[in-house]
Amino acid sequence: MASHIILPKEEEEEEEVEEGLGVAVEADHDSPEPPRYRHLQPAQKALPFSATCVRISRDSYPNLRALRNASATSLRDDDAAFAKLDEGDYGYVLDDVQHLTDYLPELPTFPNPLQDHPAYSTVKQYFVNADDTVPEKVVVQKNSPRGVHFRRAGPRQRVYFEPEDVKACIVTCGGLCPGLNTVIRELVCGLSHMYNVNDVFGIQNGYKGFYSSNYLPMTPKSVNDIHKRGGTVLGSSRGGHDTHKIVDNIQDRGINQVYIIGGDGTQKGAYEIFKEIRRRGLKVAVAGIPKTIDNDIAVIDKSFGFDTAVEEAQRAIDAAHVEASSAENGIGLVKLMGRYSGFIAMYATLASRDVDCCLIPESPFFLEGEGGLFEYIERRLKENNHMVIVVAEGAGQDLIAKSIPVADQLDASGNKLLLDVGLWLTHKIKDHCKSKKMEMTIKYIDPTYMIRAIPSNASDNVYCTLLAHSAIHGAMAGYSFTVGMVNGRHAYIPFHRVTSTRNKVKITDRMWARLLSSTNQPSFLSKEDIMEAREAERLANRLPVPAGSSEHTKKHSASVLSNGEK
Ligand SMILES: Nc1ncnc2c1ncn2[C@@H]1O[C@H](COP(=O)(O)OP(=O)(O)O)[C@@H](O)[C@H]1O
Ligand SMILES: O=P(O)(O)OC[C@H]1O[C@](O)(COP(=O)(O)O)[C@@H](O)[C@@H]1O
Ligand SMILES: [Mg+2]
Repeated sequence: MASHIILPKEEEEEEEVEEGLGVAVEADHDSPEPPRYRHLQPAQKALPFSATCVRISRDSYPNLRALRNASATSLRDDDAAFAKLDEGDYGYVLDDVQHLTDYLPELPTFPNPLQDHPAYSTVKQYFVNADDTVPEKVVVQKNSPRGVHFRRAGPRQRVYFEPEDVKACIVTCGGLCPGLNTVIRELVCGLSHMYNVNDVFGIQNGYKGFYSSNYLPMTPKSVNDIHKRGGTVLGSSRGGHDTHKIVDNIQDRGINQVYIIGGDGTQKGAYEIFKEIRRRGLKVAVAGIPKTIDNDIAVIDKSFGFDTAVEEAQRAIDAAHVEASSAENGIGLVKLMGRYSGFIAMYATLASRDVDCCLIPESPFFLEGEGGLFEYIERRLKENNHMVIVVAEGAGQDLIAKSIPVADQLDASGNKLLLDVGLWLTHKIKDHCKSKKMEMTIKYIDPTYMIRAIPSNASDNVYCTLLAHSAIHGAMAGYSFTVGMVNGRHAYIPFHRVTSTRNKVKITDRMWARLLSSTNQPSFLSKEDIMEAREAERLANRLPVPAGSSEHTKKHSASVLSNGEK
């Protein structure tokens, strides 16, 4: 990495720039030549921000070492070997993804067939620069280090597979989510239309389908209409991840591109598959496409299907509002999905404006006494005669467990099965009002499975298409990764980064404050709760400690890389 400033060249200035003036010239991305930079001494020309920039040297960042270890900190020790961290100037760190040449260095490359594609070949600078990266954090201060970056997604000039040699497969795992079929469709069509790859198979019913079901040949024709349907045409499942059996089948069937669509559990599975593929030295690219309506996947801006879920949740909230406002002391209670993260509940509440109280897993609440839910319900009914409550399915689980002690149960993937907070709350509210001799009507609506089973809306469809295309470009270029949007740009993210921590609503952030102010509900938080949340937040945002130190060993699974506030 150069030790001085590299500025992308303004097109119209091309002829005016002289050698030696601190401006870099990017090569035309359509040309087969690698990018050329004119590395010039910044101090020689007064560029708008060069005066500040040039004074910042590597040594200005005592935390650089810590930044460099950003990934390693959140890795299990045995995974640390897979981290690819590349340090640049001014505190820049590239948290890079795995590439086939990391373990097969002699692989030949081929020109990208897109350069002859009638649609794409006309696009100016269609290929991304091999050095393009996307910053994890975009809000910075004057003296901030440049921070962690991910490799930018997109088509490369050279690819590592010849179209006729590609044998690709697609699998969907975990719970349903709007948009699954769109991603499948766009993978099949994108491979065929952009790269002339026509050997594509669907794996049926999740990971176990690799070794227990027939593979389904897929063509652009067979998937043409599937995006109009909810669910996944391939079927999905939980459990059944047997790394060795899966990779045996990949190897036996000669598959060399594996597209894996699923949530946090699925991406962990994809990482295990990748590691086994690498251990066996196979020329196979693994592309993870993150899915979950809970929006709990770390690093990425938003998971596909989330917008659709929030939109569909409005219908349930509207119905609850109609029911509540048509009764005397009417309460409408809506349960929405969100096992550990209350994003759907929070966004649906903010969007609706009919909701008087939103309860999410991240924010503890209590029922009885001053500042509790019952007191608020009584007040709201007195003021307005009706109210709407939205509760995320993972909220209040500790309270339920206290009143109905049952042993924890797990699903086939090892996720904790939740108790029905909506039903429990309905009974609690009814009992409370009865004890107070308050006439009331409560209607409980549980639209959870209806929401996640619908097809994706228009904006999610476009998002799914772009995710699928980014995944294809990355796999063709020989990378293994999870693809996702980071600060509005598509990026290839190392598997460990999306699996080491969960995206959660931060109750110390402005978004949750906006919600509290829009509903006017109590925060239910004691001073101690707030201090605790702030401390957790502080620890989560703390610069990571170097791998190998005793603190690292103690805290290696801590969430050090959580998303910043949007
Ligand atoms: N730690 C893990 N290692 C390997 N595979 C996993 C892991 N966790 C989950 N999986 C597999 O990923 C698939 C989906 O996981 P699950 O948690 O049910 O859904 P999601 O991927 O939507 O979070 C399942 O087949 C499960 O066996
Ligand atoms: O009842 P199921 O199908 O196991 O799924 C329930 C869970 O699936 C989800 O919809 C999505 O979770 P995943 O993305 O982890 O699959 C959660 O909101 C919900 O708790
Ligand atoms: Mg999950």
